[in-house]
Amino acid sequence: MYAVVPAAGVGARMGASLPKQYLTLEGRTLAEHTLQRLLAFAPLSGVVVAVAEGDPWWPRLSLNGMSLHDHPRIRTVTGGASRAESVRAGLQAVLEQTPDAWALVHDMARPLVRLSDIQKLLDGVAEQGGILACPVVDTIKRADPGQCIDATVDRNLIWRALTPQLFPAAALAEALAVPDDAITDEASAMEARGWRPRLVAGNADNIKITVPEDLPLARFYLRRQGQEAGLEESS
Ligand SMILES: Nc1ccn([C@@H]2O[C@H](COP(=O)(O)OP(=O)(O)OP(=O)(O)O)[C@@H](O)[C@H]2O)c(=O)n1
Ligand SMILES: C[C@](O)(CO)[C@H](O)COP(=O)(O)O
Repeated sequence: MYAVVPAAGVGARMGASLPKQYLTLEGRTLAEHTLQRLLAFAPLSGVVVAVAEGDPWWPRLSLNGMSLHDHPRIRTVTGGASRAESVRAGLQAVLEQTPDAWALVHDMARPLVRLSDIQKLLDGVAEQGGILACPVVDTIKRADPGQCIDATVDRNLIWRALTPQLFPAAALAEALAVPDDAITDEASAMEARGWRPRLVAGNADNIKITVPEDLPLARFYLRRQGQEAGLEESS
């Protein structure tokens, strides 16, 4: 199994002077946080990162003094104009090495993913693949075109998709080959081909850093995870 990490976005909604994956959180870029966690997940054979053409920040990143760009377990590919194209570029690199591999696709913009949640995903999926997700806790409304309430949706059947999302790399590459703006994650591409991926409950602190107010929230969650780890070690 290989991790495929889309990291070729520009972070427009963040409105920063550089792509959000290169913003720092507690002294380390989001990308370094994300990759430190993935590299620590033992079941992975390797990590493929899709970065933007000519990305000047990626070559500067390092973990424990080792360049990520030259890391022995990381392969870099050039991403595309959409997340799906970036993921597909990563999948092609995986398939060149291992045609029957499974791909664990994880957003570089989700630096707080817990290894225990990734293990839960592996333990929870079957042949149809699956995703980490969070059940929603608010009442869910569907809007009409005039932004009035059209219906209240049964929230017991509604989940927020997170990443990682885990699928056979070959089937996923084929599913992503058809450009479709409605495809915003890997599961939706597989669903469009009749797959019924499993939903595996993940921790709500696995947030996608998207808008400016996500950064202080991420800082809070990162510190809380550190406190939890400290408690586990001392117990
Ligand atoms: N062409 C793209 C677009 C997005 N991504 C990656 O997909 C992940 C999730 O996408 P998103 O949060 O939308 O990131 P951006 O596209 O950078 O954000 P925005 O939509 O605000 O520009 C991010 O790690 C991003 O780098 C990618 O690899 N290639
Ligand atoms: C894949 C994802 O993170 C699941 O919630 C989400 O669909 C990515 O959306 P984005 O617009 O590319 O951030």
